[in-house]
Amino acid sequence: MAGFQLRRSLLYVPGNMPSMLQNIPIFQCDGVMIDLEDAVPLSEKDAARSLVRSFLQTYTERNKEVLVRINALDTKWGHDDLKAVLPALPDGIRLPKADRPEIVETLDTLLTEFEEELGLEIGRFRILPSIESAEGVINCIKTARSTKRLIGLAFGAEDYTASLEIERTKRGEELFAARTRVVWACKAAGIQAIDTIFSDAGDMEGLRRETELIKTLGFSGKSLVNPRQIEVIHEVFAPKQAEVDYALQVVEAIQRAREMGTGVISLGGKMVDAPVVKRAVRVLKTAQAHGLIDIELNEEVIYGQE
Ligand SMILES: CC(C)(COP(=O)(O)OP(=O)(O)OC[C@H]1O[C@@H](n2cnc3c(N)ncnc32)[C@H](O)[C@@H]1OP(=O)(O)O)[C@@H](O)C(=O)NCCC(=O)NCCSC(=O)C[C@@](O)(CC(=O)O)C(=O)O
Ligand SMILES: [Mg+2]
Repeated sequence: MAGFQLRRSLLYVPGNMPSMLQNIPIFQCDGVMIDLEDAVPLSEKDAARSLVRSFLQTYTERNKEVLVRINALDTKWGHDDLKAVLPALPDGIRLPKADRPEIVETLDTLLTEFEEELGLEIGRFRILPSIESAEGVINCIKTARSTKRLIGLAFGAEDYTASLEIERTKRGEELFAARTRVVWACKAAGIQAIDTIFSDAGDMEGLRRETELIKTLGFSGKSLVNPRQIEVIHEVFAPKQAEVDYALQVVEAIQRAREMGTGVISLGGKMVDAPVVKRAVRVLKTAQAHGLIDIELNEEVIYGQE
């Protein structure tokens, strides 16, 4: 968890829309995913690829993480997408339809070849695979361990519900099992879990409810379709002052407990022990990443390993 990167908000920007691309530097999201896949009509695939390459070449003062969503590698566009955009140095590739770990491994090999050709450090380009089918969900535990390049796994509910031949609802009961499995896969592999888009860009309350839910499940952030969604996501993911205050009290209490020669202590009647401390440290690190506090967190002391 040390030095973890915030990925609360990853905004899709259609790769065929110059007016949208040009605003990327001013968006306040943690990252963008410039899309060459489903947002781009078939007739514009070639033009979009060139446009994205030119945009990346001019966007030299990068102020957020930049991924490009390529077309799947088994389509006629996927390889050309890589060839066009990698020399313009995105941070990584969002890989759609990662149904099996072998699909990610193939991309891993291709990225290594490009890095060698471009004289770049091996591993420079990261991968964020999309888990967006029944097969993808079944295999995601292995996919999460398929290469060291992984930022995390991203869930894609639109394609997932299509693959299940069901409708997507705003309540999301139909997504619960898949979301949970994606989070397990990511946590076990030590990578981030990124939730799917909320497609109704006009429903901020619905977006807030869904974001609260997926935060509770363990996701680190969401894919977004509209810049207006960024603020709500950041509000939900920001630790609340009461959580930060309680976390500080927990850390203080456990240190008092250790001085007393015990690993467990009562704080306002509630038990504080090792897992409670772990969660408190996570809250404090998140608060630090949000710039809400500035304290020195000596984990060896907190965990009693000095
Ligand atoms: C949703 C909507 C149509 C709403 O239109 P609206 O007209 O109501 O938008 P407005 O709010 O009125 O726009 C106000 C101003 O913001 C500008 N603006 C809007 N959106 C912007 C943006 N994204 N980037 C930069 N600029 C933007 C706009 O140009 C305007 O600028 P200006 O004219 O200057 O004022 C629009 O946002 C949009 O097209 N979004 C991108 C859709 C997209 O990329 N889909 C593919 C990725 S999902 C997928 O594939 C499924 C998945 O794979 C996903 C998974 O992985 O989870 C799965 O399977 O689940
Ligand atoms: Mg999709």
